[in-house]
Amino acid sequence: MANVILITGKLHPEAIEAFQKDSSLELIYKPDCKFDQFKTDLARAQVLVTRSETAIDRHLIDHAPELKIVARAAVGVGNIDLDYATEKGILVMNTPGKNTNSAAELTLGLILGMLRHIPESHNHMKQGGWDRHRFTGRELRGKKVGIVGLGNVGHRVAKFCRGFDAEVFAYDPYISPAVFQKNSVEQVKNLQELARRVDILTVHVPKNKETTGMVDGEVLGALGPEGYFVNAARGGVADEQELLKAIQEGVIAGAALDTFDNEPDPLGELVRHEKVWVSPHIGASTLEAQLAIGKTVVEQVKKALEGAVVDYHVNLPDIGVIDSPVIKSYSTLAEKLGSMVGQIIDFNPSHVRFKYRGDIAEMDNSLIKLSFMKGYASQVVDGFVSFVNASNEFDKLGIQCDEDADPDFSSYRSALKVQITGTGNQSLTIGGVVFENRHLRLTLVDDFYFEVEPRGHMILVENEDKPGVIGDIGHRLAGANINISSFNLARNTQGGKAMALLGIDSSLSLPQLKDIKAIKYVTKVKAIRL
Ligand SMILES: NC(=O)C1=CN([C@@H]2O[C@H](COP(=O)(O)OP(=O)(O)OC[C@H]3O[C@@H](n4cnc5c(N)ncnc54)[C@H](O)[C@@H]3O)[C@@H](O)[C@H]2O)C=CC1
Ligand SMILES: O=C(O)CCC(=O)C(=O)O
Repeated sequence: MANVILITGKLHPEAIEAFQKDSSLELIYKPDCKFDQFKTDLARAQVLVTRSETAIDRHLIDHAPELKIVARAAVGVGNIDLDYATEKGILVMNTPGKNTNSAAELTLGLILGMLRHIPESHNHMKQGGWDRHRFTGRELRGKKVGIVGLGNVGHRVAKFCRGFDAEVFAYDPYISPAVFQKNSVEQVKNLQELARRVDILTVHVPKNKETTGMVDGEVLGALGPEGYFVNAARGGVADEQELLKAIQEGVIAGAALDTFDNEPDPLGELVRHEKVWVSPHIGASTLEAQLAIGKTVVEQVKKALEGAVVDYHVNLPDIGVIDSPVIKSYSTLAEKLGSMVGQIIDFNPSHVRFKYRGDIAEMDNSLIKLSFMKGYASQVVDGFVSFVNASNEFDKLGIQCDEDADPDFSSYRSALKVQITGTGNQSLTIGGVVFENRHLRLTLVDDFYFEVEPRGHMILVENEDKPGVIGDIGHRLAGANINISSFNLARNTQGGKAMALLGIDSSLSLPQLKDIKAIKYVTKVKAIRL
């Protein structure tokens, strides 16, 4: 069945076309609609693509029972309830860097427009005027510009300002002094001090608990009556009431704003003030940025739907190497092993030990571990489990994990072994290897050795090692019209215990499973679907 993709923000036509062409998707395109206008579609959607118009809050998520992926066709994720999305296993991703230049150019546009009164002179002339003295402005050359947040956009604004021969200062407590040096920017240790030293203060930080209202009356006071404030990052980084007051009282000279606290219905008095220059959140609205964003969204959504780890995830746990084919193939194996454990285990695990051997022992194994957790939790937890919430679900099950690495292992280039233990002396060990990064093999269940491809419908049978058991299994499956595709047998000691792993072409019903369990000497039967 096709996945439903609901798009509630305006996307570049190439992206829409790419989604339309994909027969595995049912596209619903409702740009700039209000919640009630897409609520019914949302109930069916597996994927939601948004821009700034849609707040992904608890209310929206509760109306989206099928939702697996949220793609934010932008950078800022402040309007997404990330904790709740994570709890629900919904993958959130964004498109960092794709609109950086556009946002930085708009910032310069706002600064120049404000310093040279370009919007007013434009309007004046459109109304038939020709007053060449009314619009005398200020140069950017020689001014001191203070950047708050020297990230993607901040960097670029710094570069452009230097191109105008302005002096550039920045405050960003999260980056190293080397970054300031590399960008020829003087580092200032706090915001108040930055505001005091510069003529133009421009913010380029995300909106979060720490940055909300960080530009307050005191900071604006430090900027002073000749100073200008610019915000093309997020409304609310500056306290808008205090900003309005500072402008009305001449505490600062003016402000240029692309982003507002209450979009699309910003504070009217602020917008209308003659010392405030505004644009309706158009920092990313260029053909170039939207094309780059559109392409990224299409690639990332497809990757996510294939179950791969996307490049710009926002709420996945820390995952190291994801481009290594070895790690990817062992992660696929680990997910299958986890799923198998979830289907065959007879006790509640309290502890899982991951043993990485050979080459993978020296690599970042975080994705392998997470994949096992996802495979296991998907079998035992009610509700959707993804890479996003697998680790949380494992925690909720009260399972402790540890890892050990044996790089000197030499039987295979790499191998994965997972030991699961319960509170008593119950335990289950499972292991596998991958050949040529493609061929997955299950090699170990407890002390039984195999070389089995873990896929499709399988049956695990454990029995006493006595003659006739295999024949009986084959006979009963034939009676149920179930075709056997592979049969792998292992035993620990002669006359001891034996285990068979059968590949079958269709699923086994409960009565058919019971029928095999009833075979003499059979001690355990499990149906597995991988
Ligand atoms: N107007 C528009 O249409 C657009 C707005 N944006 C917004 O611009 C802002 C910056 O975007 P990017 O540069 O891409 O993000 P980024 O993540 O690359 O950079 C943000 C920087 O802010 C710094 N930072 C975080 N907290 C800070 C604090 N308390 N004090 C000082 N610095 C702090 C970080 O260390 C980082 O260097 C975001 O809010 C983004 O949503 C981005 C693109 C378009
Ligand atoms: O254009 C948009 O939808 C929002 C752009 C933006 O503010 C961002 O990328 O953070």
